[in-house]
Amino acid sequence: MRIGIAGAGAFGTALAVTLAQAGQAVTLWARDAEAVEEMRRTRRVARLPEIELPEGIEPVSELSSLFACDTILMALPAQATRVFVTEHAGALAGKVLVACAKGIDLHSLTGQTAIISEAVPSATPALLTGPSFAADIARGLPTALTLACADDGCGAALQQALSTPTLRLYRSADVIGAELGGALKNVIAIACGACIGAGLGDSARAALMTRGFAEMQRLAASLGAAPETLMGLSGFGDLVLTCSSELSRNYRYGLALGRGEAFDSHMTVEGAATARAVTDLAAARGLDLPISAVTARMVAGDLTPLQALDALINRPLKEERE
Ligand SMILES: NC(=O)C1=CN([C@@H]2O[C@H](COP(=O)(O)OP(=O)(O)OC[C@H]3O[C@@H](n4cnc5c(N)ncnc54)[C@H](OP(=O)(O)O)[C@@H]3O)[C@@H](O)[C@H]2O)C=CC1
Ligand SMILES: O=C(CO)COP(=O)(O)O
Repeated sequence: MRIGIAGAGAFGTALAVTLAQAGQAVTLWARDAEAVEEMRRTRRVARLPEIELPEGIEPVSELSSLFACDTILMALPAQATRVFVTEHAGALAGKVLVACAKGIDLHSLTGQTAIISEAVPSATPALLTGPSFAADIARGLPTALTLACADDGCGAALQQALSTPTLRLYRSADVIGAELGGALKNVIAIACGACIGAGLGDSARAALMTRGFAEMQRLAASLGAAPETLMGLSGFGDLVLTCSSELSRNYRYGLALGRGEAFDSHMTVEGAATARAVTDLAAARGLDLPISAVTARMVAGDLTPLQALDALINRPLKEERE
């Protein structure tokens, strides 16, 4: 298996580092030729400045080098995946394409693997997701993730090839469930950040995480996910991590919303677009997802965190299981 990674941001680089340290040769592609030249020279990347790139990583800016790999990890932001796989569908034909981004595509309202399958029908799509900060993986801290693939043989081969001494992969055939868990938890993490930023307290955050998880389960079930997948690393596990750590960009973006502060617009905050996508999906499916709905409105600037709280806490009383 010859492994290429598309995207030398924080996550693509972290995956390259752990794989290279485990003895894999990795081709790490970035679109910016100057940045790649700098990476070759310094063996550092801007988004993980404290990490030195091991020898086994070859930074490249030529797409031909990436396309020479038979297995490609797609570590671009979720909203960039569709354009990339569509533009390069010919070169990607027949390859194993592992989606690493966590988000619902705004254009199609589908997850990352559906985008891949539509653009490149001959590719085998898979997904790598779950609770992990890029910096933790790159530093060799212990991490457990989900490798989801509908093709059992390919899933087992990827699980073997992408596991390292510090990165333990669990296998799943429920690709839809795994990708929805990873995408939807980002929306709830923004809500939790806003809650803490606005001074509403840890009890309110626990309520948001729990009722937010109920929303994740509701939407995932309606889209065909297995309920137990949401209980695993890719759902519950990643929700806990992202809603409780300031290492999360989604959470920090929420904190900034809650405090009424500006946030770096160049930062990848997947939950912002996915909140909109979730609102559209909920409307199309007649689902009630109030936390996601108010989060989308906060992101759009239509609602302050206190107005969002007001909208949530004054809803008609109901049974918890509903
Ligand atoms: N960081 C983390 O801890 C984790 C991230 N993820 C997921 O991984 C995905 C990527 O996140 P992350 O690596 O952190 O993001 P970063 O912002 O660190 O990096 C994104 C990378 O994608 C490149 N990129 C952006 N748009 C395009 C495009 N249109 N074509 C080609 N390259 C592009 C950027 O290049 P340029 O520098 O030129 O703009 C950059 O190298 C997200 O979906 C995230 O949720 C998953 C688990 C952990
Ligand atoms: O997905 C992540 C943790 O599993 C990274 O979270 P952020 O994108 O919010 O930084």
